[in-house]
Amino acid sequence: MGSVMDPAFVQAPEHRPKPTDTVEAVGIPLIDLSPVLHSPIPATAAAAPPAIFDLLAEVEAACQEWGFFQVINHGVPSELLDNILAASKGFFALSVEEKRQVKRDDVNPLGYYDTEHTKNVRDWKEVFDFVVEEPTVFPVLAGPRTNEFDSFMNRWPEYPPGFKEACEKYAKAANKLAFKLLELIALTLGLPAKRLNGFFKDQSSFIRLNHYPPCPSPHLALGVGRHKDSGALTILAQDDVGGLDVKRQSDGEWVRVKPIPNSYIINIGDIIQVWSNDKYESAEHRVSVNSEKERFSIPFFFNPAHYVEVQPLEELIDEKKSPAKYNAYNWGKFLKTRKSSNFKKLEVENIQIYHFRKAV
Ligand SMILES: O=C(O)CCC(=O)C(=O)O
Ligand SMILES: [Fe+2]
Repeated sequence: MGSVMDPAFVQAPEHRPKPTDTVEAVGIPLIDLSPVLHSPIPATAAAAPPAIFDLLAEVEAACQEWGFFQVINHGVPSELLDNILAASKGFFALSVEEKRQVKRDDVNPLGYYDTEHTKNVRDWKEVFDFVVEEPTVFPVLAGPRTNEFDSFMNRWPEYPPGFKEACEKYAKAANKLAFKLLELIALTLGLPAKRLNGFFKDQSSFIRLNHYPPCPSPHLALGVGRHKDSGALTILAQDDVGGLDVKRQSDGEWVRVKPIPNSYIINIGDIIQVWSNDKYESAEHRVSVNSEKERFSIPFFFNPAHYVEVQPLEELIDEKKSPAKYNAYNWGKFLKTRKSSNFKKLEVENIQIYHFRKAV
């Protein structure tokens, strides 16, 4: 009441959440992964038994119509999620001074961070980032001040005890789910199941612990401003508070994603959009905050190796009928450029995949 919001957090009027957005409209598709819970993924769609064939049709429709879906019977043990959530709550409950001991800097983007900007407006959140696999092959990095060997190495806090173990165990289990989804998506593109797996040797995937504190002016700020995820796939766990809004592709309306216990939210990122040559689109989303409750979420950003050149897959390209819509770009350079622009407010727009779209 009467408190003035720091203008760094205030969204332009057209991007502020409206009260009508919070209505839980027709939700994103809910997909039951039990057909592949214990059975292997077939090498090709033609070899799929009926239950898996039906599952592929559901995944394909969800990727085309929404770019977002929720999954159950995903195979990630619930105690691993409970443990990392407890670790996350324990960490964010520390004093700012303690959290800043593992603070991100402009050489190494991993660790604690509380001043991220999305499209040059500050997000109402604090985060902790760690990579799923520390790199053994070092990326070709852009920018003169970069010490390659310091970059992308995990920083672990001393408190709470067991934090690192909880993070690492969860990462392993979520990584298995990521590969399962990647193979299903490859099949829906008419490709062999393992067609995309090679890009993830030396993967640059990272997990983010998000904490959105209660916000005194939830009508002015956002937990995360509107954006598309730039990696291949995102596997998101959220608590029961709710706040993730997805822009529905059919009519451009913001739809709140309903928290479903023991489920994950999956979304297509920009890289799959490019690989699929726009068959699938990465959907815009944002996080609304509220004045009463804090919220926790944990996205797993499934990203290829830094050295991967991202471009439409040759099997999906036909010079005459469906020419490539994007020029190739280097993932490591893209990631590095994006990370440094989210680090602070800039006067220019940050890097986006449409910059690589071919002129028609
Ligand atoms: O917290 C969420 O629900 C989503 C966060 C998100 O979109 C992101 O970190 O990219
Ligand atoms: Fe996101």
